[in-house]
Amino acid sequence: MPGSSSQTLDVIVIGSGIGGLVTATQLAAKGAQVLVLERYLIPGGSAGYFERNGYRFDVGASMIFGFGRRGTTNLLTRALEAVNVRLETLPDPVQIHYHLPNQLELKVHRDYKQFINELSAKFPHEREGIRRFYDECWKVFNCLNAMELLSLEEPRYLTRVFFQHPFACLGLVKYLPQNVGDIARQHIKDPELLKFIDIECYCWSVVPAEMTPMINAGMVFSDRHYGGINYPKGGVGQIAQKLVEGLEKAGGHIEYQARVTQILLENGKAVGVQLANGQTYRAKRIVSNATRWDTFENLLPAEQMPAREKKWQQRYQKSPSFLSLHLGVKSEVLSPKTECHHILLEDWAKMEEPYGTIFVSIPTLLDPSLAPEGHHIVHAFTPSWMEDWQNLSPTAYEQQKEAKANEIIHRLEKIFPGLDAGLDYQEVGTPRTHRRFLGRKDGTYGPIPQRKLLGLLGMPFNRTAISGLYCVGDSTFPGQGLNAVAFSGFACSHRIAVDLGL
Ligand SMILES: NC(=O)c1ccc[n+]([C@@H]2O[C@H](COP(=O)([O-])OP(=O)(O)OC[C@H]3O[C@@H](n4cnc5c(N)ncnc54)[C@H](O)[C@@H]3O)[C@@H](O)[C@H]2O)c1
Ligand SMILES: CC(C)=CCC/C(C)=C/C=C/C(C)=C/C=C/C(C)=C/C=C/C=C(C)/C=C/C=C(C)/C=C/C=C(\C)CCC=C(C)C
Repeated sequence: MPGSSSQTLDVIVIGSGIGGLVTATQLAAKGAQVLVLERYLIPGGSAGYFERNGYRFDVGASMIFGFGRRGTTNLLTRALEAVNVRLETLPDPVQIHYHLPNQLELKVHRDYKQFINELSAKFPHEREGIRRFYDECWKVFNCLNAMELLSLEEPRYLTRVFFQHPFACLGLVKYLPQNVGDIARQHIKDPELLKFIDIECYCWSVVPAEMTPMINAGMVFSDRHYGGINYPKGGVGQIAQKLVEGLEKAGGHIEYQARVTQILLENGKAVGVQLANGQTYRAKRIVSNATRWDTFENLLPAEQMPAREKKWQQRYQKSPSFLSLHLGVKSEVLSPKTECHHILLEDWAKMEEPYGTIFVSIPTLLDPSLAPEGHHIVHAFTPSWMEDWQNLSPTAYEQQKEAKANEIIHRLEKIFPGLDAGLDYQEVGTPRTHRRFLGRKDGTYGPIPQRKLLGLLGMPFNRTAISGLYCVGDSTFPGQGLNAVAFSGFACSHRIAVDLGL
């Protein structure tokens, strides 16, 4: 073994995704000795970036919730402030411009009334139902936004919030087992409008309304109008960079190119980790920001998987990964009035199919500094499964990338005429790319229910069946999304702080 540290730290965090970094910064701010181990060269995971030919591309996340200035649900703002760092953000006036079947064109304006009016104008016979459905989402959001958001595994906190906000707590208890589809159908009858609610859910949960937890929809469908969608100046990668700056200011440490290969157990308790280079570290608590599949199948012996994890795997499966086109294009291709985020779907029946729905993000409309002068970044991505990209020769893999990219560009020509002719740079990522650079099994975007479940009730919190081992990130409550994993970071650090008596 080339080296091993004899010192026992308070906490080791495996991975520097936003979930891991929020856990680490919160604990460092409370005085814990924290070490983050990141396998890649920079922090951020899915919220990372890369630079090519004068372009700074976001790896994944681009539509950012959690940067509001008021309430309690602005968890990214709060996470940065907790370690005395700040990030300038740029407000996005439209969350999504939808280009849907049957020429249904719709914009989700930051202004709630404007959005409701635009949607009601398309479905005038459902005006009342639209209002009632989205108002019900606000009820969930208002409950969450009234209280301090910490670990639901901490009984004293639960008692305290219950006495401080009894009605908000009871409201959340009511919605925790519910899914969006059931509630939408209580208010809305028009099948096409119900399809629209499906894609409203699908575009962040990767499942239709029927399987999307109502708590998460309450957050997404309301916060986009309350705190708004705000883009970090300098790119999404800045969030992780700033959190690392704050971590180090608070006395914590991060090591890059430090790939954990094993979580070390003694008498069934997690006591440390081993890196690919043989180095070992010990700590009182270990936190994994890797996905649950990576944690319990690769970092721990798969054959000894705790029964609770096996059960979880029967309820949740890996969502597909993405095929990502990172494009540099000449500015003339886009009119200055173009919105930053678009969704293109030509046939409702194909919404959930691989390559069916195309997501587009053009961050340079908000922050032109991310591309060379006179150019824009167009990040187009669409769900894709690992199976499509395995067992190919290097040539066949490249050819398939090229062919798929051409199909996507051809479809995008409908909303951005001249895109192909205006291309200046193109880089294509596949599920294999996501697996390799993010260390996520099959490049998955996160867990999705195998079948209709009871809302969020089946999502595990941060403690695991293994003593001393915690999980954080999108395979814990409440799931995918930067603001969601920031919540899981707050909750995880709170539970650990109580366990360590900090
Ligand atoms: N808002 C958007 O537009 C958007 C788009 C795509 C993804 N997302 C979401 O962003 C969220 C990111 O969350 P997250 O914190 O759960 O995870 P993450 O995958 O972003 O971060 C995990 C980190 O752990 C590192 N890691 C993994 N295994 C390791 C090992 N063995 N040793 C050391 N390091 C290791 C990875 O390199 C990565 O940096 C996800 O929920 C994702 O779904 C959002
Ligand atoms: C005491 C008693 C009795 C009781 C109690 C109860 C309670 C307190 C409860 C509580 C609960 C809680 C706290 C909860 C929480 C929750 C949360 C925080 C949630 C959150 C969520 C969020 C989310 C979901 C988000 C998401 C987002 C996303 C995912 C996004 C994505 C995006 C994308 C992908 C993009 C695309 C598009 C384009 C580009 C166009």
